[in-house]
Amino acid sequence: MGCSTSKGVVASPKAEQNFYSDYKLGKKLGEGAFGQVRLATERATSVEFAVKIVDVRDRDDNGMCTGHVNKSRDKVTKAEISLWNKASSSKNQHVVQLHCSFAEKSLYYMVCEKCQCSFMDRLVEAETMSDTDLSKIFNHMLRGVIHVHAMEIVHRDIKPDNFLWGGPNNEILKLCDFGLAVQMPKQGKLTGVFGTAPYMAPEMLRGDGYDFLVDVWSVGAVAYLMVFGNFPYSPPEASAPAMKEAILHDSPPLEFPEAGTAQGVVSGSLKKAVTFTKALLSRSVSQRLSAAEAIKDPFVAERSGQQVSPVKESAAAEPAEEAVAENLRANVRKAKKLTQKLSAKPSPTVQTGIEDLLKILIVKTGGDRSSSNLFFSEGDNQDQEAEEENQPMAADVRIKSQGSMRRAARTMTHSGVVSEMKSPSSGQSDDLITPSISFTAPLVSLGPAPKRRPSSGGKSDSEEQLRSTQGAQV
Ligand SMILES: Nc1ncnc2c1ncn2[C@@H]1O[C@H](COP(=O)(O)OP(=O)(O)OP(=O)(O)O)[C@@H](O)[C@H]1O
Repeated sequence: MGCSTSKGVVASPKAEQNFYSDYKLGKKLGEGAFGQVRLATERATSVEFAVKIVDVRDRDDNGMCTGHVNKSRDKVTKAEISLWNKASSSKNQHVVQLHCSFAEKSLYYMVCEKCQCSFMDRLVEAETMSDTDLSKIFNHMLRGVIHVHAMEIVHRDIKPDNFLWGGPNNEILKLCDFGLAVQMPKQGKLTGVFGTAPYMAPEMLRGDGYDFLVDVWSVGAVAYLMVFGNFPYSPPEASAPAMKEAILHDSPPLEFPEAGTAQGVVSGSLKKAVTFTKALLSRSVSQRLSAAEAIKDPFVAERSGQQVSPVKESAAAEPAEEAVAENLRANVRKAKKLTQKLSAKPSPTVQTGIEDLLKILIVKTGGDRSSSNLFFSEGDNQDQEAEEENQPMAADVRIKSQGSMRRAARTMTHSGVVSEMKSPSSGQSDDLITPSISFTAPLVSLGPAPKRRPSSGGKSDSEEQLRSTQGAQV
């Protein structure tokens, strides 16, 4: 046990130190394939953070815990923490900062900067959107990517889902999720296919070896999605293998439709966005811009110092401007739908398993007993009332409702809290830490922030998930 801080120093572990002694666990903010993200309030300061909790217990074919650690998930999670630590060791406002991490029992806790909402959720609800907004967005995205690259890290999963809005006024886009990131070797190239199919670079799929430029391609794919409302490659069959084949063979070929064509209406100021997108989506690696070069492109560099007004009066807008805004809004709606299709649906078994374990750990590890009530806040008042009446006693979570009892019983019989794991080491030394690239970021205002959506509700079923699972090669 112990806390590994973002400065790469493993704090001297106090015997009683654990996540719950330092933080109070709060409501759920989101769900991932192997874990969930919750609010965490630091007890000493009352500062609010988000905590990404990852469950590394092995599960059988029925989703039941085997009582062992899943070694590959454990390794991948340790690598995620190590690389996220490194990316956070030199602060950059365009990367979600990892504050501290814990490993307790079979759960990892990554305490990080709390953000407000996902990239797409905010855009879809924005009242207006202009090409200037788009240029700011890509300016912010590239700043995050440049920072990560300066740390010698290749992210490998750049996509809309992995950018969150945060910062003082929730107007800063921040890169998150280092689950597929990798340290760039000092010599040679990277190999292996990782990421989310529509955003994968051709050289990764060719097996030629790749480097930082795969992230630039992925930013280009996000730009294409925003400008044209579609992925760069849209094979007839919407599956990961078909998508990868299309990217690999440039078939059907990558096109940048001009104004008046069936696919897109790209005119006026958005032409600069198309030129920018083309430069990033160069199939030839030698001709593709680096992230540091891409941010100098006129589309993203020119207006980077300007403030964008949050809400424009549409009546006052020029007709051409209004057309661009409408075109962008329509593309964002289409892009959101496509992105939702790709979001891996969190497994209810995994989510229930984590929550059962958290309830026990909160009590066992000296956490605030009332915290365990928060698990009953999602739709069952009876459960909640019952829980309030019957405060759990140490090492004996007393749960009244039948459903909860079933879950608790399953935890006891199947999940078996696995033996204690060591705290993940930061895996870095000072000589690995390169200085950050420091920018003064302009703010992006896209209208009032939407209310956070229910965490899992936004995820939709897809015929086939186009995203590779964490750490898995596809
Ligand atoms: N720092 C944060 N602040 C606020 N909400 C967050 C934060 N990080 C993640 N979330 C929310 O939690 C959700 C799940 O995040 P997570 O990174 O675990 O998901 P994921 O990328 O889908 O998971 P996976 O690790 O399986 O790829 C996000 O979609 C977002 O809504």
